[in-house]
Amino acid sequence: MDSEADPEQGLSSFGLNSSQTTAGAVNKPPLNWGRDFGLNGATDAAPASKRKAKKAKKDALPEACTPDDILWREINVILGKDYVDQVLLEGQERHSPFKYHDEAEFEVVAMSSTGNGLAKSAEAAHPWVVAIPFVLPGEKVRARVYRNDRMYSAADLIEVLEPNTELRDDSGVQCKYFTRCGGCQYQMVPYAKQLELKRDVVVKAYNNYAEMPATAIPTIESTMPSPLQYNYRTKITPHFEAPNRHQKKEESNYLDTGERPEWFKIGFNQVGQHKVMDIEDCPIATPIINETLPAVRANAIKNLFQYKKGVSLILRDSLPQPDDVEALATDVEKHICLTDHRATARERVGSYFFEYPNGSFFQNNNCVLPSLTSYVESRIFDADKSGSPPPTHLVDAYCGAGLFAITLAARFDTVVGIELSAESIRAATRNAELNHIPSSKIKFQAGDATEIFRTVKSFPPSETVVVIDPPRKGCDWVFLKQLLAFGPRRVVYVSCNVHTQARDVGMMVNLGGYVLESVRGFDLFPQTAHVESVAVLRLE
Ligand SMILES: C[S@@+](CC[C@H](N)C(=O)[O-])C[C@H]1O[C@@H](n2cnc3c(N)ncnc32)[C@H](O)[C@@H]1O
Repeated sequence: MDSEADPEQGLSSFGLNSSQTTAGAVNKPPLNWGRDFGLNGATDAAPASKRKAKKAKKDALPEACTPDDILWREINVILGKDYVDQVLLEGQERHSPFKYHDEAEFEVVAMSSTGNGLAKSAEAAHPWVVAIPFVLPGEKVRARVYRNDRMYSAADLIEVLEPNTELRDDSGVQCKYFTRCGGCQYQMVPYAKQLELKRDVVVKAYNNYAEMPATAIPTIESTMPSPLQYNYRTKITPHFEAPNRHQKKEESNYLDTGERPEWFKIGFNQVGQHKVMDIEDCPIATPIINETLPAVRANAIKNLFQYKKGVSLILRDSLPQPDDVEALATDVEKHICLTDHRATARERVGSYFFEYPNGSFFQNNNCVLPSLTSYVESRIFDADKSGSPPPTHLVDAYCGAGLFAITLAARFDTVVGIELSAESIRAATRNAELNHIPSSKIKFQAGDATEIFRTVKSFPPSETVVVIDPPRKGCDWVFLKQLLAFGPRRVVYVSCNVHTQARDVGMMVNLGGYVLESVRGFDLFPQTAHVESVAVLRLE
């Protein structure tokens, strides 16, 4: 179905409509497949001087799927392809109508995928985009420009002059640092609307990055909500900078006082800056994390003059050390907070237990994981209308501590998982034991995901499902090429970056003969602009 003809496929109520985002309507910079995937190995000759190199870097369009590129494509949609092409031809793309610290009134016309409002400069003769945080489409706002870039300026919000009352409810804001801390973007948006905003991000990502016919993109499903919208986050990593040479000289003023110099901040980055702000409480983190944070901060303050480098602390919500697994099962409400990177974290997902090293990867929103894993299961088994017998073999690529392999193992005869981190693989193997899955059925292997295709040579592709959950950069070409050569019956692609997911899915559809059955966003991070996405493909 053409996305222009499908109102469902459009960007609901947040500015960009479907006709503006039809695949191919934007002048896309090339996706840089050669560079990303080493296809042609050719690179531009090294510029003769540093100055030239700097200019070349500034002139080059952003690399595909980077935050700059995502915004660039959104700017193209707002300003129009022909106009942007003309400005690029004239070399006027950095000719901003604004000077540093200019203040002006703006009308917000759309949302960016990173949660900023995007306004179009009111000066009709000089169309230009202004990105402003904490504002919503339809709002009239006052903002101050602090940076000019290619065809857009970044601005700080000064005041919302005319709020969009359908989208904004400031009474929902729970954090006193909201609009200063860079962590959350959407606390002022009622939750149902946050889910719609996130669906729009998925729609835009597929329109802008999948490079496949609009008719091959199914209607993007509504975003799966998180059962908790605050107090859900099971890991936070507040950080701080070590004192500099001048600050070190103040040490004697603070010895044994327990006081903190004004310049020593422990927390998260300020909006749009690489500057840490002090955070003593984070309402999206779980209660045990917030109970533990003051002691962790006090300890860092006590030792602050001993740090030579910046430090990233870790606070992880965990189940307590089990004497035995049965006891743990009856005492699941008691939580502890781990602050040592080497400690073993434990959590329960539905009826499964997982252990993993505190410093390694595990999903950060425990309460939504049962919906995520059962959704993946239902898309593998219930959505298959082919009438053929259910699949028997499962490959969990980028498996971490075994989340998908273990929660799906009961439905398969043979399961393998692969993961780069050896410590996560040790945890996955232990998790299989913990959940009574026989080692004859499930195996985990440490290594690059591409290596799994040697292991699964004996798997029947028509009976095999591959789950992939790569890091933000997505799959590399070597992996995709081997996946397509293997040709599993179904692929479930779970991703924390819907843009690289859309790019990879487009490759699988265009080159591998896969049909994209469904795409659904999952809200693992309420109050933020982030969305996870699950795409399901079947081989025709
Ligand atoms: C988004 S996490 C997903 C983990 C797991 N599926 C889960 O949900 O808990 C991505 C994982 O991919 C692993 N990884 C990164 N690059 C890899 C590669 N080239 N081959 C295999 N695993 C990789 C990371 O260590 C990380 O554990």
